[in-house]
Amino acid sequence: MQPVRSLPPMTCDQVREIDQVAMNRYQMPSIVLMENAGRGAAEAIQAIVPDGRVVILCGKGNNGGDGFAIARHLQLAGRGVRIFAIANLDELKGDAATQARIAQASGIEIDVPEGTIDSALNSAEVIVDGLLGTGAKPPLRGRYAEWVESANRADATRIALDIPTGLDGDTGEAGEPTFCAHHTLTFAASKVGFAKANAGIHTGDVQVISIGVPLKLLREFAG
Ligand SMILES: NC(=O)C1=CN([C@@H]2O[C@H](COP(=O)(O)OP(=O)(O)OC[C@H]3O[C@@H](n4cnc5c(N)ncnc54)[C@H](O)[C@@H]3O)[C@@H](O)[C@H]2O)[C@@H](O)CC1
Ligand SMILES: [K+]
Repeated sequence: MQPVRSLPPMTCDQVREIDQVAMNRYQMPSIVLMENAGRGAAEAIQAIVPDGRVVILCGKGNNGGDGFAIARHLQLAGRGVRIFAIANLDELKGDAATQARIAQASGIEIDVPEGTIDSALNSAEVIVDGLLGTGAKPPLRGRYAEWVESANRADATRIALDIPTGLDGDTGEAGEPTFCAHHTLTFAASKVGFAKANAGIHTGDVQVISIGVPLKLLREFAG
């Protein structure tokens, strides 16, 4: 569902400002925004690849939080879901920690692997990139880079949440490595960088997912 189809592409800071205005002026708790993002993305994943096992890669921040929420909605839809998390759940904060605890209590398989994830990714139909979103500061560090390389080697449909990890959402520049998505499910508005440089190679098909902020707020930002 896209409440305002004409909402123009935004910078990462502008989308973060939309989130802040929704929370502060429209009294929307941030966990509600994340839940809407997660549910909307799960529905889109179901439409893109209706069957098969899904592996979700979750980073330490709220992009990872979206991933934990999506896992629960996909499990409800009858999908086999497994999460690989970059950090132990007790290292997560805020909404990401809340969504992770819900996923854990729901019985979703969550691993924090030390070694390679290649073989697990090879048995997945879908790999979801919930590693980094608008909070990313390039270049990719540690296991973030390793996992992006593993995902890009796998023979699965790759779906990025908000921004493919490694891609700059403002300039469209791709770092080395960058998650090479077949589909990008981006929240609230498309990002200006997606139309620049050769970003399309890494975003694949871009779909905007509503996070449920009011139409009035979206109109303020539509300019
Ligand atoms: N209320 C909100 O703010 C909403 C946020 N949402 C999601 O939250 C995302 C933004 O979340 P955050 O601000 O937590 O940021 P991210 O989840 O993008 O990343 C922040 C984390 O990544 C680490 N990091 C940053 N750059 C790195 C690098 N190059 N290598 C390794 N680690 C790195 C930081 O230390 C921090 O732990 C959005 O893209 C979207 O997916 C959605 O849930 C919608 C609502
Ligand atoms: K991502």
